[in-house]
Amino acid sequence: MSASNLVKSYGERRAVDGVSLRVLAGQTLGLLGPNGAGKSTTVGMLCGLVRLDAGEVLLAGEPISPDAMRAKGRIGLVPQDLALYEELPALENLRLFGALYGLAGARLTERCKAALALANLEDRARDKVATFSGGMKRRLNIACALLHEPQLLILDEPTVGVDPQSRNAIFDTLEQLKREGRSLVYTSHYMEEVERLADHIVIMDHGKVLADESPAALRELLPAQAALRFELREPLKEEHLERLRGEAGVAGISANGTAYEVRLADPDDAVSLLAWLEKNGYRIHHFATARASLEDIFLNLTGRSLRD
Ligand SMILES: Nc1ncnc2c1ncn2[C@@H]1O[C@H](COP(=O)(O)OP(=O)(O)OP(=O)(O)O)[C@@H](O)[C@H]1O
Repeated sequence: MSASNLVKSYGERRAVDGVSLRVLAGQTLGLLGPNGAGKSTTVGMLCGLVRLDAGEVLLAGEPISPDAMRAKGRIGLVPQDLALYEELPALENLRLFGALYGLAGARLTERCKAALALANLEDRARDKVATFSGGMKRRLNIACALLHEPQLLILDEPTVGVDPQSRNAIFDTLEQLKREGRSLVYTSHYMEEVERLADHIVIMDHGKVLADESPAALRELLPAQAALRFELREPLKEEHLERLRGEAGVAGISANGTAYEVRLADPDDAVSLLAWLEKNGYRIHHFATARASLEDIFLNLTGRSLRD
């Protein structure tokens, strides 16, 4: 799928302002941004629910628009707000959405069975959705979008309100879909979720694309790739602190009493740094290393924390 120069305004407010992106076959695009960045509006345009003011969306060369029924049939959408009938059992929800996607007869039955298995809800097929937990509803919401075996699945913040166990179950499902070769678009404001799934990441804010990179290339945007945190029995001598600050590959040091954080350009330098400390007679209480997260990258790009 390719989207070029998408624009959408609501009255005076420009929700999406010239967004371009591409989803390659079999790959997962992570679409990241804080609340109100324009992710849902972009997703609405990608799947032909929101009419464009300007720009173009093509899926395998075919334009997507609210009237392009055939092309839209190749997309599955998992909306941010649950789209389920609470008073119907899980299976009846699936049968209804399957029928809306044009499935009938034995094929509909077979697809509903597969979707229930994928959502791990086989034993709750005949229970009303109203009796389900938040995580079960989310899993069913995803299953409803997969009945027609779409090439492209678009998920708009699919883990909102989900406990960690269901979140893992959702990730297992999405990883299985990736292995089957499907393309995914995954919007979230959680960096760690996107890092786990995405082959490519687009970061948005105020309706515009701030970065469009592979996760590895995004990390390259940062001066420090990793941090080594350690606590010593006694503080670093001033001369050693100065020596460390001057080392090539050390992007910065912060200290809090005898606890230090050294930001490193290359994570591999952490080992030689620890050896150097020992050689100079320091006793290390404990230490930990951390890779720079995409959270740091967002802060670097926008000057704002992701969960503002
Ligand atoms: N139907 C609408 N009518 C008026 N304004 C809208 C509409 N839909 C979105 N907006 C506005 O467009 C901007 C972008 O909203 P959008 O929902 O696309 O952002 P988002 O990144 O998905 O945020 P969130 O993570 O909170 O869902 C916001 O300022 C929002 O208030």
